[in-house]
Amino acid sequence: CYVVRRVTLVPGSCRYGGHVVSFLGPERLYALGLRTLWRGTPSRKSWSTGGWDGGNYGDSDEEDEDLEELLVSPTPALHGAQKIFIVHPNVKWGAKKPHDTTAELLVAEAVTLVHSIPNWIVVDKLIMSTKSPDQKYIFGKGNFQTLTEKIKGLPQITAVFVNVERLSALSENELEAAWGVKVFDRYTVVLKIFQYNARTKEAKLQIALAELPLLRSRIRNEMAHLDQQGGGSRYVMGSGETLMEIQQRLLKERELKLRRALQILRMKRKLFRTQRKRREIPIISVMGYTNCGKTTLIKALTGDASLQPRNQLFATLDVTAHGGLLPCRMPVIYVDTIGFLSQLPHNLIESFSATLEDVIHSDLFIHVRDISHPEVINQKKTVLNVLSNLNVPQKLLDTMIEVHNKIDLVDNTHETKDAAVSVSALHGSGLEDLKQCIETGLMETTGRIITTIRINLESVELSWLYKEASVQEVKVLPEDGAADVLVIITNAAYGKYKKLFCK
Ligand SMILES: Nc1nc2c(ncn2[C@@H]2O[C@H](COP(=O)(O)OP(=O)(O)OP(=O)(O)O)[C@@H](O)[C@H]2O)c(=O)[nH]1
Ligand SMILES: [Mg+2]
Repeated sequence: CYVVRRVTLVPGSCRYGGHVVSFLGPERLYALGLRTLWRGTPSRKSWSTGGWDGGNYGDSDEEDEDLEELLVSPTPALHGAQKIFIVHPNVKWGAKKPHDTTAELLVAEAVTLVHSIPNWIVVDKLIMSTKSPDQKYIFGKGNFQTLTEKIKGLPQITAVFVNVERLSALSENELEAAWGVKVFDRYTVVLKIFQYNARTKEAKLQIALAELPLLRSRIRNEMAHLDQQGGGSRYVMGSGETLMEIQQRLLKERELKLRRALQILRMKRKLFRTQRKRREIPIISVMGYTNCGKTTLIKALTGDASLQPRNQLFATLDVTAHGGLLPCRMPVIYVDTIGFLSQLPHNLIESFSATLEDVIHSDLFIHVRDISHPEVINQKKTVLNVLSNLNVPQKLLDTMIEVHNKIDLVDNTHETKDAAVSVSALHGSGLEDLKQCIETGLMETTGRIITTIRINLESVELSWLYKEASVQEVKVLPEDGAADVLVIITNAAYGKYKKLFCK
């Protein structure tokens, strides 16, 4: 319980207005910014830096401490092993019926999501029909009863994962009360995966931001519960605020701090972007559904051993940059990005859109598809949908290169109407074709050409070309006092060259 003015805070449940109130624990209060009220110091964590921005938010110790404080999660930890029962509410008719997929495939994805968290296992799964998944108990009376009996008959389970995008706080509460175990929705599970996999400060801050809606609904729920007992709307010891108002204010303050911290990182990224642009190294963003092989492909294209592909959803959360060379020896930067997921809760996408902002400034997109996946068509739709919501320039979409990955897992007769390059990133096949395709695409999107220019060695042409273009090769022709120079040059610079030297 927390007494809120010049007070000592005692964690756990407390008596408030004559009622026992369970409330945010000390570390949660601390994370909400009540440092002055809670006099404990949380242990220092070390951050992993690096990544796309490579920069530090906290240049001063004070900023670093603020950041640490912000990143302590106020939600109760879901650490440790979980034995999960998955129930998939299957809508068979009406507007809520999902198209182009099946309940079985959606359950398979839910299983993969659970297995992406260490020590979480699926004990059993069930597809259960419902007409309106928005109702409090998700299912009609009869089905709900059958489901409850099934869950109660599995005493080993520690949680139920209801495979819907988001459960209302009320539903979550009622279901937990009925089943006597924790209840998760897709949002909670995906957030948990994100929390496990985030490495950089930015990703951690974004996850903290994505966690706020969960906290808000939980607090609303706790207060509604308290109100029923006549306590939630009382003023807290002369503070002029009710408990609900205090918690909402703290959450608002937390949100502002998180947004500010992210804004600072964003500004740093902008600076890096400008520097990169000045150096004119083309940027290629590699996008695609989660687990399609983006990281594996970049590793194969660049030989960057630091990249660690994993058979897991959302293994990559941080936008990272990796240098590579094209066949014409032009250096390029490949950007590895967070994967997409169907029905990825909107808030989660929103909080990651800042990272994806960089992607919009790329010179070329590669869309990687796992061609062996049963949901390959829907996955493409999801990716294109998310990209269109990100306001990606049409030019990038029009010039996007589609890569069919994991061809080693499909039979040789694999045929497609899509204009695509087929590769196996894991086994290294098709990579040369892909590099060639990237090179052609980049020349087009960046307005460059590769050409051989015959120059007079006595003039300043060669030094001019070294300054204004990327010289790849110089073949001297001694008898003519000339040389053939292979260059990659922008159309604008080539025009200038002709004006200066080809009279
Ligand atoms: N058989 C086969 N497996 C592949 C291929 N490419 C990637 N994989 C495997 O697919 C899994 C996912 O690969 P990642 O490169 O981590 O996929 P990702 O798209 O970066 O995944 P997220 O970052 O989680 O979105 C790993 O187990 C890879 O070994 C391929 O061409 N063939
Ligand atoms: Mg990855």
